[in-house]
Amino acid sequence: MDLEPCQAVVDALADRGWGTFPGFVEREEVRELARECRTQWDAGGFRHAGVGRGEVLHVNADVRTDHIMWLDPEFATPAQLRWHGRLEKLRLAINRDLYLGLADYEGHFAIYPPGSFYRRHRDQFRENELRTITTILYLNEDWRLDDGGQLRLYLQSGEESPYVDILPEAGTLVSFLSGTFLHEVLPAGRQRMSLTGWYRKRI
Ligand SMILES: O=C(O)CCC(=O)C(=O)O
Ligand SMILES: [Fe+2]
Repeated sequence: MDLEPCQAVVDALADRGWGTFPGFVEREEVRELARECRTQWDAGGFRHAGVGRGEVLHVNADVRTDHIMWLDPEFATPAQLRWHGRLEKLRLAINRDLYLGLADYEGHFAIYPPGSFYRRHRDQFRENELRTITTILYLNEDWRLDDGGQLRLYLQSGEESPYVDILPEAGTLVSFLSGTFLHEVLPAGRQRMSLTGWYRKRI
């Protein structure tokens, strides 16, 4: 059955709380976002990611060593506007079927230089408890298994939990319930780019 892409994400979230969708965004569109990501990187637009945001930002290199640049809707490029259009469609579809009351979205480009990682964590924490659904779009063409850099998503909460490893291949979307799933980014052998974000509930 050829499900409409947004509906496939909604169904996966409803059935098991997570899903991975290769080819969610077509090649040319992903290429444009990847170009913008690299341009911003070259222009010095990124900074070390912290754990938390704003005043409670702590750069903690034991936990994560990626670099990020927050998207500002006011200065969105045409490619970013298209991406936000898709996210808005998905937000409405999730709200319609799952009654989550998602109110808005915050997102950033992320770059993991070779060797970078993000240790096991959940996306919902003290100052981020409104984060409800995580979405990640990967921007890396021809990612190979031996490049590393997989997103390891733990399916249960215990130490011995089974997990799935997801390759950060261009066009693949991953989505999961932010408060439920522990996950980590394994060190990559090459630069790893993504567009990561969260739908948030109303305060
Ligand atoms: O890039 C990924 O695969 C996951 C990133 C992540 O876990 C985060 O930014 O919270
Ligand atoms: Fe995360």
